[in-house]
Amino acid sequence: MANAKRPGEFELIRRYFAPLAAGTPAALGLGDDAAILSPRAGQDLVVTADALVAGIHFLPDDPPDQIARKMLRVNLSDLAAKGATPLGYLMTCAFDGRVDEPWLASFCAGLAADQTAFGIGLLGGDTVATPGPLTLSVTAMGEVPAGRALRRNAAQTGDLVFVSGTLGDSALGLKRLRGKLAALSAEEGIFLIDRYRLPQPRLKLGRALMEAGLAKAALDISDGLLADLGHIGEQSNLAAKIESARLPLSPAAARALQDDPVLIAEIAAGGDDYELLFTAPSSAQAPIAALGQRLDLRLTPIGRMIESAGSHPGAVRLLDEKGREIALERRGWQHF
Ligand SMILES: Nc1ncnc2c1ncn2[C@@H]1O[C@H](COP(=O)(O)OP(=O)(O)OP(=O)(O)O)[C@@H](O)[C@H]1O
Ligand SMILES: Cc1ncc(C[n+]2csc(CCOP(=O)(O)O)c2C)c(N)n1
Ligand SMILES: [Mg+2]
Ligand SMILES: [Mg+2]
Ligand SMILES: [Mg+2]
Repeated sequence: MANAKRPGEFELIRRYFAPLAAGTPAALGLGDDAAILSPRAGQDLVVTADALVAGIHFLPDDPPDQIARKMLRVNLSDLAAKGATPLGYLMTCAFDGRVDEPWLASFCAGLAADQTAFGIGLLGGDTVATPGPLTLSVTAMGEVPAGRALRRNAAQTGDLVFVSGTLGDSALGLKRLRGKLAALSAEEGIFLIDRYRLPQPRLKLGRALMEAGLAKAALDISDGLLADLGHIGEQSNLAAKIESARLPLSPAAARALQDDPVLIAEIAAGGDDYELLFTAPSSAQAPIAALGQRLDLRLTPIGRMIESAGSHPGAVRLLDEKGREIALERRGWQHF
């Protein structure tokens, strides 16, 4: 679809995307049919893809540079979950009619900033027009020493369940953007919205857990704590129990929850956290605490993996301070 507000397809690629591939020789200057990569000896290639759709994953009026960075970061979060080090990414853009030149300039500035921050380059992709909402997809690649990638399927009975950072900020940030949570201060609102728009992929943590062999199973929380812990349980043939009082909360989330206890649903099942969830034996508790100190990142034990007999693999029970189950309508995000 011709659009006077932006350059034509190939001009756009040459002017906006090719500079983002200048540091990655494998991209062949974005002038060929495919990128050509040579995996390093002794390393496994780790590959992951996630799409983002306006109105589903971000708001159409979110700042374009932050949309770009979120698109990269949700994919880097999956590499972090494997303990991998990012190498580069492919990007598919389906632009809607609202994408004009200032939007593109901001979008590419966001990409450039995070390419530098995470040491990655653009390898290629595809650019199309869509009559529907703006849709973006990234395929990210990383490497990990052969055979060492963290997996979802390695949890063991009795393992402690740890989570990085704080939970629920992002889901509460989206609520704030939608005009809810009006009782929070401006600063608290800004903090939560930033957590929604700009996830922090826990790459250093994933790598350290992989190198030290500290974690049994790991994944990144995207759908919601309960749903994603369920994925570890399903893959490991176990169930889990979580203590709600242990869930790590930012001051803003803690205040929101104090004002309105039903917000426990956003914290335990709202998703978009992009924190790492991992299991480890009790014996690893001290080294994990030391790692948290070294990385200056909260690493909180929130529950345990248990036998699934009596329930089913992937069952996750959220318990209140008296050990009673908190029943929630949803465990996490599902598109349909
Ligand atoms: N269209 C698809 N084709 C092939 N594999 C898919 C497709 N959709 C999902 N998968 C695979 O299903 C598994 C689970 O995908 P899922 O998207 O739930 O994981 P995730 O990316 O970690 O979570 P999230 O998308 O919430 O960030 C992954 O192995 C993923 O590669
Ligand atoms: C505008 C807006 N509405 C709702 C949400 C919540 N949300 C959408 S997809 C998803 C799971 C991860 O996505 P996927 O599984 O597709 O990778 C979550 C938690 C949002 N981020 N933005
Ligand atoms: Mg996915
Ligand atoms: Mg994931
Ligand atoms: Mg993902």
